[in-house]
Parts: sequence; structure tokens; C-alpha cells
Amino acid sequence: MDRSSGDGRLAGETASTAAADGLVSRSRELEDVSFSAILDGSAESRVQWATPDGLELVGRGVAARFTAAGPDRFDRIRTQASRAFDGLAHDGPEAARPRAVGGVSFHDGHEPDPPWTGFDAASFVVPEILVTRTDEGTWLTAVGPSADEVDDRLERWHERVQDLPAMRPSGSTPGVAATRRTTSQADWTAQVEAALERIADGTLTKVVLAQALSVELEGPIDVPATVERLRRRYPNCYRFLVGHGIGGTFFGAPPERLVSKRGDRVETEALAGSVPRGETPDEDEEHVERMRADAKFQHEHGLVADAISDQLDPFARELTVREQTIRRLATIQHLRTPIEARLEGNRHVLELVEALHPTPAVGGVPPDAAWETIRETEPFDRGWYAAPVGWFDATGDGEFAVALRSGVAADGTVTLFAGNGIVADSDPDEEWAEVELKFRPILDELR
Ligand SMILES: C=C(O[C@@H]1C=C(C(=O)O)C=C[C@H]1O)C(=O)O
Repeated sequence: MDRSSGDGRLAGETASTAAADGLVSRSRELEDVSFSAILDGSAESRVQWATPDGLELVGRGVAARFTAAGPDRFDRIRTQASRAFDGLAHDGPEAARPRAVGGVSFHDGHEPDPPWTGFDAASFVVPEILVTRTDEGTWLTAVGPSADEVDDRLERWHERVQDLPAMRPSGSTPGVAATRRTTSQADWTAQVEAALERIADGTLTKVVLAQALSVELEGPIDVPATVERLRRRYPNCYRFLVGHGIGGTFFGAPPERLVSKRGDRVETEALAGSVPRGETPDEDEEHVERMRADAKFQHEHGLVADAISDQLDPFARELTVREQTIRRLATIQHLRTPIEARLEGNRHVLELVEALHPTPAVGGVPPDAAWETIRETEPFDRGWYAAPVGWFDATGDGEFAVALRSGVAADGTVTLFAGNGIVADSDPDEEWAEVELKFRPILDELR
């Protein structure tokens, strides 16, 4: 089914004017401001995106919206975006330029059923109010169809933001009333064993199987405050929040970059292979050494690094696979291989996203057999879990993370998702334990 809104215009939105006349945007520098306070309590569209090393964005409202479904969803988003961005007049520093923020579902056939109400198979907004923080400063940007409207909005929001606290208490956790798993440990063992049989008979080399954990909350959740707490605990992770004004709010702190593109420079990474943290630095190292020396971990990781290199190669005039390193997080450690490229010709970051997603860090090898196994095995919809989430701009630059260590908050429940790569010699009990570790980042902030 094709639920694309065609040209991305929704009734009553400024996007229609924008598409006709081009977007206008204007920025103003700000003293520092609490990002979670800007998003606080908003019933309208709200987005947040932050990299571990600098850029932070929060946005509210909709200056333009792009949505699409089906196998050509990425092309459709690009077409809608180029129409809206065509003739864009931005008065302000480059860092504070308008950006489209959003993401896509894991699979292009996704239907937005609960808990994913409001989450199309691809959906991006150019917020009408955007706050951008980089190493160089913080700016407020207003975006809209006309200079008058934008000036007005900038003025109103500047006053409003001045009144917000620079630091906001990180709030109390909502508390957990009950948890419910979609997959019992016995079911999980059976699922992993069935996947191992497919691997043994040669139809499959690797598949990432996931579980959902539905967490019923005791009290209301303040998602922006939860994301702020995740920043403190996971400073070297991405952070994101996406709410469409209807349905739930998807948020998380993923460790994994899918791709970033700036001009002709592309950076991505293979992140696969997981062991726990130790109680001491020595124990941390023991886990890491075990993972580094283990043929199963190296095979699992190598599949991801090779697939990413192969997918990127046709776009690249230069491709560099760096030395394997370790990504150490508060609760878990991963094998990581940074991969960089210089692009041949002019490309949009969404072309790279489309080529790379899903990497075998979240899908498998070969991709079709892996998806078939996922669809037949997992008793829930992945929705936007393990899918690209990020931003792009008018020139086609942008950055996307893989939406891991994430959950969707809707109707007093947060549904969490976590998975792990299964290859020959995987042990169901060890895989179960690693999935548990991956639920922890969000679960710890709810308790
Ligand atoms: C699938 C997840 O994580 C991915 C799978 C990993 C693995 O199999 O070891 C490690 C990091 C991620 O690429 C998840 O966090 O849910």
C-alpha cells in the first residue's frame, strides 16, 4: 500500500505555501538554554537529535513535512524535500540552517499500528522553531513561508526561550509498574536454534533477532528529561527523540552511526559483537580480549564491515577501513571498525542511507534471507527500531544513527527493543544475556 502524501503537504500546514514560494528562515544567537525545557510538554511535532561530539538540535512545529511509504520511499522524500528547500532563503550562520529531522521504519512495508501510531515508513519535518548548538554557539532559527511570519515567530520564541531555565532538573523517573516480554527465554532458545539450522543448511549466514519489552509505567514519563538523563549516562552515544503530535514519542541513545556526509566526505562504522562491562578495568579488558580473540565474534563483526564496504564502494573514489577498536559504554562493550570514504560525484545522504540500511549489524547476511527469518520469527513489529534516524539539509548533507537502545512511549507504556546477531556457534543463553544488557539503558531510566 502506498500511503505517501505525494507532495508532502498536509492540510492546514505551512508546507503548502513553502512548496510554492520557498522557505524563509532567520536565526538569532542565544545564551545557552535547556534543550529539554524547549521540548517540555509539547503536544505538537517535536524532534531532538544530538551527536556525541557536538551538534545538538531540537525542533518544534512543522514548516514542512515529508512522508512516504513503499520501496521508493527514499526517492519520494528527496523529491518532496528538494521542492520545499528549493529557493530557501536563510539569514543566519550555516550551523543554524534549517534541517529536516526524522527517520524511517526498519522495513518499507511498515504499517503505523500501535505503538507506532503516527510513525510512517518514512517521515521528516523541517521544524518551524529550531535550536542548534555546536562548539561555536547556540542559535534559535525560525522557518516559515514568509519573512513576516518568520520574524514574528523568531521574536515570540526568543522571548519565550529567555524565560526558560538554562538548566532544568532532570526530573524523577516514571517508575515501572510491570514488564511484559514478547519472547520467553524458552521461545528465544527455540528461535535461535531455528536460525542456527538455517545457518547450518547454508540458506543464512547471519541474522539479528530482536525482542520487545513492554514496560507499563507507574506515573507519567517526561521523555525530554529521560533523554537528558541518557546524555549523562551515555555521553559517547547519539540521542534522539521524535514525536509527531499524534501517537507516541520514539527516543533513545544509540551507540551506532549509520552514516554522516559532509560535502564529499562520508563516515560510517561497523559496530557488532557485544560483551558486558567488568567490575574493574582489568575485568573490562578480559571481556574485550576474549571478544577480540574469538573467531565467532570476529566472523560476526567481519560480515558487517565487509557488507558496509561493499555497499559504499560504488559511491566512493576512495574507501578506507580503519583499524578495529572498542566502543565502551556504561553497560556494554562492542567491536567497532570505522569506515571512511570520499564520494565520487554529488550524492544525497539519503542515497547512502538507502544503500546501507539495514547493515548486517541489525539485519543479516544475505539480506533477503535475513529479513524473511526476522519476519517469520519476531512476534512484533520493529517499527522504527534499528532503522535510520537523523537529519539532512538543503544540500543533501546529513547524519544518521541506527535507532538502537530505544523505546517508544505511548499511553502509559514504553515498548523497548533490543536484538543480537546470530551466527554459527551462537549460544542462545549468551545471546539472551546480551539482549538483556541492551534493554538496560532505557529501562534503568524508567525505574
Ligand atoms: C541490535 C542491536 O545492536 C546491534 C547488534 C550488536 C551485536 O550483535 O553484537 C551490537 C551492536 C549493534 O550493532 C541492539 O542494540 O538492539
